Amino acid sequence: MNKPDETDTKSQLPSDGNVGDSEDDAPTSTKPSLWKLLHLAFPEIHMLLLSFIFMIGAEAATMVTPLVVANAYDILVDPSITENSERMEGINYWMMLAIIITIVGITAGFIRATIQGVIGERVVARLRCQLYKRILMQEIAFFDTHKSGELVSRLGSDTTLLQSVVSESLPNVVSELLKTISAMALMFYISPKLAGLALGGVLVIFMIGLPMGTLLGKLSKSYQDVLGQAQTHSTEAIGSMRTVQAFAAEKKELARYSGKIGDPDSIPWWWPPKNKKTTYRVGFFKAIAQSGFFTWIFGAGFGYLNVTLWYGFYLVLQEEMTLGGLTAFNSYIISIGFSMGMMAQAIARVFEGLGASGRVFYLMDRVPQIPEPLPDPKAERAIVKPESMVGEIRFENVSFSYPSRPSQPVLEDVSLTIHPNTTTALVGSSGAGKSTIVSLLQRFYDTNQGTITVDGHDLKSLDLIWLRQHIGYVQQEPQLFGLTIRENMLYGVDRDVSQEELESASKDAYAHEFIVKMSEGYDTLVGERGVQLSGGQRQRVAIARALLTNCRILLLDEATSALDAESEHLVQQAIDKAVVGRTVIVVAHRLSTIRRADQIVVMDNHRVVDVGMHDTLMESSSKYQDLIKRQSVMMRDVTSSVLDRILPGICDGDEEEN
Ligand SMILES: Nc1ncnc2c1ncn2[C@@H]1O[C@H](COP(=O)(O)OP(=O)(O)OP(=O)(O)O)[C@@H](O)[C@H]1O
Repeated sequence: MNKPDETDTKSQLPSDGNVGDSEDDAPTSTKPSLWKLLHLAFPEIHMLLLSFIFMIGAEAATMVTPLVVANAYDILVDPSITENSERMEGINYWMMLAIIITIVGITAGFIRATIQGVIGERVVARLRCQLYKRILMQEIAFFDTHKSGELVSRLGSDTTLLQSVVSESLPNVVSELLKTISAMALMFYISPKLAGLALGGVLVIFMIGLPMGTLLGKLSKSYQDVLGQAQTHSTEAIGSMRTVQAFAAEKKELARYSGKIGDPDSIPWWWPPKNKKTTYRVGFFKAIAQSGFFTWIFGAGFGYLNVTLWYGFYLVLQEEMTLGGLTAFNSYIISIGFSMGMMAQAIARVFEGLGASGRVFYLMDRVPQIPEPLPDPKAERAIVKPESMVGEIRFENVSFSYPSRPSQPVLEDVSLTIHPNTTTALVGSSGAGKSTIVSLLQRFYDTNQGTITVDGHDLKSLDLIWLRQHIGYVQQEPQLFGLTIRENMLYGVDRDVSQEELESASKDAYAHEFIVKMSEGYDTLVGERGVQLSGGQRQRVAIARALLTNCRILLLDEATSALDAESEHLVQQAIDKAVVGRTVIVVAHRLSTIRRADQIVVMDNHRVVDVGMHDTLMESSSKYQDLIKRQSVMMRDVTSSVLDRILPGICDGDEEEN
């Protein structure tokens, strides 16, 4: 099956909204929403409230402590107390109280942090499962335009970011805000004059810092975006390592990856990287913005502290406040300074999380383009789930183009009837649309025009799971999973299967013999995507898998890749057994398969041009003759003597194959 190339897909227009992407640069993000972000924590509301109570306890302890210590200071300089022992007694009382309050506060803080950590883990685990479920629900066209690396990055780093926002940054903003407000109230309580001066300064510092914080947030989002692109490249290459190494393309892949990461060795560390969006370049400016932001908040904050302290000394001398009051005031200012720094950090993180939330919620909210029929029998798309499937297939005036290339027709006005328990071979030049017919029948895509019916039911009204469970599919390059042979064979089988049945299916698929020779038999792991099996073995396991599903319709995309003669013979025998008693559609590349078919569908230029059996078509269809002529060289089971027999005169001088 041909896959879209990047240039072509890029030439298409993007679609609106959240449904139906139609190009490589398909939308990947929706408008970030703080509300949706908060919504993630709703299932944990009870634990959140509990942590909030502990948060208030911890913050109250922190706030009260300076006031308690202020009493000790005042006793220290109280001229009305003459005896040092009396002075010490008072100090002991207040300092013991301060220590007890601190211990209570620390304990409450510990409990709060633990609860928040657990909330974070619960939120992220739920989010990841929901997100993965949504990804699995999307139609195949979605995966034509969204790369796996990009989706893996959504599930991994983006969800981690959201976790830290929900469980750390947002609660931190609330707690630091609470702390700041209560510290301000206490400062006004101690000295309204000094508090006015202090708050005026704090506000100015904050206002100047705000644009820097926003810039930091933007740079952080940008950093995540570029890192995501780099991950997309690396995931793709790591997943296709054989191809990369076979083409000696390691350098090329490294260049693609480092093109997004950036090369720090090409310029001095103090010089801004060149004008290309790499993680290094964005990170370079992010580091400057970050250190500038925190230097400003902390530097200006603590500098201004001395100004207020200065004025505080004056007020103490004027007896407008006590020395204890000034020390408590001082503590509150320091605490506000820290809180603002922490808040700024947490807000920057929230901005970063908002960017990630846009990407995650795009996937969460995306409506699959292939909708399930509705359970309501009166609904237009009422669900149909027959008791059993007979296996009669009809294509009626079907036209189709892939959503990623809407302007390029792939099938035009295709009509076709396939009777139950017959074998239909699809033949035609490369790109004629044979595999597309197979994909449409599995409802990987919906037709643009016309209908496809199975046993008289429109595919769009049939229960999707039911439909796919009745269809067996053996691809050109069967995809196995990194599981055991047994697990691979039972993949998609929704019932208990005895060892006897398993062995019987694999005997029918001519797989049993090689499986029992393996060290762990049916429990042998096959490696990622089945790499530890040969091509022929993979195909036979895939055929056994299709047999175990008891499918009524069997779709075969015949392998064009070379198998050795023995392996090919075994695969052919397995297929011969598998087709009996089933409706079979085979995208055929071997003459032997074509000749055995009950009907041959000749496709050309997106259309069905002829339908018939081999002998008839050889007489009546020039396209078929052409095809046999052109493709014969590629047909692995055709010898020139055979060709000479079926197409006299065209093979003169050819060497005998096999
Ligand atoms: N997922 C896809 N997205 C966009 N276009 C596609 C996609 N798959 C196939 N095409 C295009 O659709 C056309 C028909 O492809 P299809 O795979 O059905 O052809 P085929 O007859 O099976 O070819 P082959 O014998 O080479 O496998 C081709 O032009 C191909 O580029």
